[in-house]
Amino acid sequence: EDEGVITALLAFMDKLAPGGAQITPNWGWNASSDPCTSKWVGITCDRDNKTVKKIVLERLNLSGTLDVGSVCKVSNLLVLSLSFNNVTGNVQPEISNCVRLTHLYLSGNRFSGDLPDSLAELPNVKRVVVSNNGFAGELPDFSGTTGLLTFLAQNNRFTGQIPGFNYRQLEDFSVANNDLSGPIPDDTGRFDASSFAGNPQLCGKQLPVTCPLKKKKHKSKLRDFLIYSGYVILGFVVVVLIALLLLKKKKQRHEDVKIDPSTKKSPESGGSSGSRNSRARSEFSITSVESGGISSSMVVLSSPVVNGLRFEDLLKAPAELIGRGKHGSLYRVKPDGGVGLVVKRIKDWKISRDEFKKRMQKIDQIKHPNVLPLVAYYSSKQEKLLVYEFQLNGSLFGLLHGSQNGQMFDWGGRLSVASSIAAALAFMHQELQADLIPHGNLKSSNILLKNNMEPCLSEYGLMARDHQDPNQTNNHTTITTFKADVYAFGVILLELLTGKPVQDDGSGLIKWVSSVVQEEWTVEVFDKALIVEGASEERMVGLLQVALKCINASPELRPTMGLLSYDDQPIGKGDTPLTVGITCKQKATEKKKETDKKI
Ligand SMILES: Nc1ncnc2c1ncn2[C@@H]1O[C@H](COP(=O)(O)OP(=O)(O)OP(=O)(O)O)[C@@H](O)[C@H]1O
Repeated sequence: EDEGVITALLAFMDKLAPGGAQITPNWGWNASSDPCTSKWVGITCDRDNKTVKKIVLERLNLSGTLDVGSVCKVSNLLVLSLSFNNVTGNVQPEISNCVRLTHLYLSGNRFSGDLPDSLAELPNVKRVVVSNNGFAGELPDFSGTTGLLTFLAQNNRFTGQIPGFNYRQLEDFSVANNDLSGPIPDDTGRFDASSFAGNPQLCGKQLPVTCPLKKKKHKSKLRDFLIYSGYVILGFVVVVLIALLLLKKKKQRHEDVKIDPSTKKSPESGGSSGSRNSRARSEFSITSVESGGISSSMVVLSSPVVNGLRFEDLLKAPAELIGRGKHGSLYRVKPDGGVGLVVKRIKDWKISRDEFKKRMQKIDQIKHPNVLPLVAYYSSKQEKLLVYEFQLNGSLFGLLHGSQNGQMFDWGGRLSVASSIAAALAFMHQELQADLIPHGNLKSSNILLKNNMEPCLSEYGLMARDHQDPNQTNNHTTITTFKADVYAFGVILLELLTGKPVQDDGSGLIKWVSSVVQEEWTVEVFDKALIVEGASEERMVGLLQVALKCINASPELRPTMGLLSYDDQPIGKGDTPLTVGITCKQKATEKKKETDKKI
């Protein structure tokens, strides 16, 4: 550490333990040594042992004061904990100079005075614990602080009303046993009476004391009139807006999906499709494809699931629009008596018919148990149709973010999914390397769950354009083409580890993960369900490191999806192959070679 920081630390300790009363020589705190290399008691430094990151001096009977002016000169300080001592005095407003501070623990002391408003201005603050002290005055307003996870201020003498907090984000919150008054804010959500009890003048739905109804003030009638007419106008505008939106949606739907004439017929008109009419209301058919001579252009591949499928059957069958992604629409179709299918309809794919056919044939030749096979395809000038088998169990996205919120999806399951995806991707990359066909649109909604809940990649090779990778250049060399899939795989790993959904290209999630990792609070990125389950932190960090490598901004520095061949030599030449270091839960029925996937 530099000399300025050492001097500041010594000044801070001088105030905290006046006269060095509690300090013993083995504490190390002296001007002739370095806090990092000489390991001063309570000091934690960064990995390079250069800068002080944490000061944790708990239960040491320290009875002086907190010299904020000095301690905030430790410019990289993230954590300050003085819990369970006898520290007196107040917390000075200069605490805002500790700009990087994330954790402040002062509970169990004899602090007094108020908590400075500037505490709420700390840009990175995550956890503030000031409980069991003699703090008084009003609480700072934390409503503008976005990252706060903990605020514990119980057992003090705080007065005034409870200010705003971002309650939805807070994990722990208590202001119990103070002298707070007035109503508990409406948006406190899941925090119950225990967070507010012991404040005799506080009222709210959580407490036995409900708040009195606000007295109507006798202000001018004109004001009331203005307010009510404002509401009326606002209501009118909202209604008009909704109507416009609905109209627009209807129009779009008409453009994209023409209702099958057979489903449109009313029973009185004597339609021949009575049985179809009795199906769900929202069923449509994909009938915008030009009729006449189409069956010849439909290629049904050698899939056992659709023996004898004819294009006419597909067109006639009721279809339900189940997705409208940026690349096309997706319909669920169930031909009479046949197996459930989905049809992806891609418009304006700039690819010649021959090229498209060649591409589909190539993809069809490469089979992997974790890749959803194509059942049939059709190509016209304006659009391409791709047919797959419908998967009843939904997608990885649904499993992670659906109603169960990943609760039932344990660490072993997540590893196994990651490993299967990696193996499938590695295999496909290897087989389709010469043809330059990557997946192109890998994301958790394109990873479906088969009947046995094994994951499988769907829509392989459909999207040759518009990769997810924001760092992708126009230079579609072998490397960058396939490295976009590696990037997308990294994003999926982050989704599995954090349990957080990905929006657009995943850059939001990546930014958040990187900022937390940089602050060395890595554990906070992991899905709470995994922590509760007791998943190994070391292994989660290991997988996180793999994810971070995959999302490297430069495609060349990302690893390559790699398989281990039978003699354990990585297949594929060039840069470091990504071998899946995930030990899967071995299933007795699986062949050993298939489960020995390593990253
Ligand atoms: N074969 C299938 N069986 C069951 N559900 C599927 C199947 N294919 C896709 N889905 C699901 O249908 C929904 C819509 O899929 P769609 O491909 O239109 O959306 P998307 O993947 O978000 O968009 P895009 O692939 O165009 O970027 C997704 O939730 C997806 O998981």
